Amino acid sequence: MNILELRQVSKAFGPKQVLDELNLVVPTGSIFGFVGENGAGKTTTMKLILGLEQKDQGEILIKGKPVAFGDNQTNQVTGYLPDVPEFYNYMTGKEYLTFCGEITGLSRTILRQKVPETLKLVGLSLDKKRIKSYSRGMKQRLGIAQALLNDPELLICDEPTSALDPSGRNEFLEILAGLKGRTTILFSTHILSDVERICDYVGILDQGNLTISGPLDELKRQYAKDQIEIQFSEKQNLRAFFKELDQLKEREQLSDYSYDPDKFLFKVNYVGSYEKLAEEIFRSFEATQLFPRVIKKIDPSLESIFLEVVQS
Ligand SMILES: Nc1ncnc2c1ncn2[C@@H]1O[C@H](COP(=O)(O)OP(=O)(O)OP(=O)(O)O)[C@@H](O)[C@H]1O
Repeated sequence: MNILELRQVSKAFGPKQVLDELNLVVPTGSIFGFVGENGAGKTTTMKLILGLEQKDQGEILIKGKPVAFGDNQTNQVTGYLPDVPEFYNYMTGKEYLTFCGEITGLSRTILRQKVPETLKLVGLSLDKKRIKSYSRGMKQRLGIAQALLNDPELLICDEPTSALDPSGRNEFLEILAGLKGRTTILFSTHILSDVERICDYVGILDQGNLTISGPLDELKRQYAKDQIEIQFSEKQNLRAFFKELDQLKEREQLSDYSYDPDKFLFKVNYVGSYEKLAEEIFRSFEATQLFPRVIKKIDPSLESIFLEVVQS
């Protein structure tokens, strides 16, 4: 079952085609990492899903119901955390959430229970601290509390971690991960390590369309290459080592390799057993008397998929 589907959605701003027949499917219950470089069209997609922007073409369905521009019908099941949430800084967190709840029609009785519960869920206290004295991380947590107030079935977060420092990011990611089972999360970002930490599904937006999309584990198996990095410490005559690698390539133990002359760094892609190839490589160090500063096994990562798919 999919909570959200975009079918052939296109959107241009003047001559700029931002989305070009975009298809996107978000399974119910997933934490979906919506990845793209700056300007790829992530915010535009989210605004279209929320009916805040008008599409040129295509269909957007939330729980099977079409999203219409300017109509908030489907927004009853969504919560939204914009990239830069705005607050009334003179209020306390409790006052702000109560205010948001009231304008969305929640009763005072419900809010008396709901506000402290939601603040607790995101790790904020009920103290008298005004929002103006909140850190960025606290503001982001208040933003997510506001988005969670009406128990959304789909939570949409636009680059929620990009302005946070490492500890703020950690805390925030933990909150998002803790929401699994409570709501589906569509989470846009260009920070791939954040996606690897908490997402089970991922879609990569490039040139107006999803280049790849699916369960993160499956994509890693399908796209990412097994790799060994070998770095020498200084410029030396590596001709003999190149020759060794070419021989290994002929024997099909490695599929290809690249060399970065500025870093004296070889990236060797292979299929099959790491141990077997590593043994051969160690043998070639011995044979050439060229010994590296670093040799390490690189596990398949979202970054390697991203680099392969987007930047190739
Ligand atoms: N209202 C608008 N009018 C004109 N161009 C726009 C408008 N909104 C977005 N764009 C353009 O559309 C493109 C995609 O923008 P969008 O904000 O959706 O990308 P993004 O992936 O969210 O980027 P970022 O990570 O930088 O936020 C950009 O080139 C942007 O300049």
